[in-house]
Amino acid sequence: MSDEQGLFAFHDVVVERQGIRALNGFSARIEGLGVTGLSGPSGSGKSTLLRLCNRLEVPTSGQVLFRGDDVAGLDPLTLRRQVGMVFQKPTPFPGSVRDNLLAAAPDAGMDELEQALLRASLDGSWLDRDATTLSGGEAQRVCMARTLAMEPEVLLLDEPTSALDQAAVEIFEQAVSELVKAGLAAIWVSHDTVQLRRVADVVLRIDDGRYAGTDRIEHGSPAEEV
Ligand SMILES: Nc1ncnc2c1ncn2[C@@H]1O[C@H](COP(=O)(O)OP(=O)(O)OP(=O)(O)O)[C@@H](O)[C@H]1O
Repeated sequence: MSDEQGLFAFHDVVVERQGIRALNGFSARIEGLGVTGLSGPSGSGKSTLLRLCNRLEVPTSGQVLFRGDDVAGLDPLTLRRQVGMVFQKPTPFPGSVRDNLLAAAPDAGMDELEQALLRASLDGSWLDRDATTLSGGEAQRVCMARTLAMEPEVLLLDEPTSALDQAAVEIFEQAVSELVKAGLAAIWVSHDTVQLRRVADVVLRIDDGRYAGTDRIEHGSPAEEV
């Protein structure tokens, strides 16, 4: 990746639906190392921005670049394998955990399925579990494993822990931290600024559909620990 291009670049992006602008001339760059948080008030355009990154959404005008290439010119299915997404509400498909992982990676062997589970803080013993009878936290980790089975380079996280209890939140945050240490880039949307200070290296702020600044987070400094 060229440092000049960054991971994602947004040039004057407008997303307008039924006359309402979800993004209103958003311009910024996401460098792509570690976790980039996206924060802003409810309705400010965070989810819309995230969904532009894997073409679940297309701009009304402006450009979204992934490693310097306009996503409008990229094959959406290829892009979605490179840029995987975990949603707020875990949505396992009916069937076993194995069925769920194979839906994402039909050619994956046992080793690859187990690796995907391990990277989501699960293990091979989960493969035969019914994916529809899992707790919220377990289902979210299965959904993350399903995304990881595609071996993405970037993980998009849209409020992934907002429906989880505290213990499940900690496990999920820890799993993402391990993935990022292993080289994955993550973009994490959260309305919870305390969580973003915990998990993110840099936080982009959005307000009313526009870029509103960047905060670099110092981890482990004395000021952070008071
Ligand atoms: N499918 C849709 N059709 C029409 N308008 C939409 C749609 N999805 C979102 N919007 C509107 O676009 C704007 C931005 O929404 P978006 O979900 O991106 O914001 P957000 O910052 O993620 O909000 P929240 O924190 O509440 O999830 C809001 O005004 C919202 O009502």
